[in-house]
Amino acid sequence: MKKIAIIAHDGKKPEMVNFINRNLEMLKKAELVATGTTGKHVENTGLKTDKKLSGPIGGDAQIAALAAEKKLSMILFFRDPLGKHPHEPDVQMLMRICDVHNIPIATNPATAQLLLDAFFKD
Ligand SMILES: O=C(CO)COP(=O)(O)O
Repeated sequence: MKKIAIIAHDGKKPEMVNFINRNLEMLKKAELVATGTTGKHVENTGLKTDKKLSGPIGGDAQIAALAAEKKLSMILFFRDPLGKHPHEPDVQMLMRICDVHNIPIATNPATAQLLLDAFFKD
């Protein structure tokens, strides 16, 4: 089964919830893991998710560890490029780890849609 990590900065959580609701059927076929607060929003859509710590206290780092262990099929990261984030070093680290291990990571909804469609086309 495909394991998908979902992360959304606060400013992008409404967009993330809309995305999930539009893609519920595909996402039901995946195992989901999310940073803490994102995970609560994901669960409000009816999907189950493994909730890690909240991003600013280590959640992004936990998702990065899964990526480094090649336990993720992809990461859907709804980043807010206009917000300030105290844990920006963790965000950079997560993206770097994805590049080191060649893990697909979408950082906006358009790319997230392309990734999901590609993964579930069969
Ligand atoms: O901070 C985040 C991403 O960098 C997301 O964390 P939360 O899902 O806990 O809000």
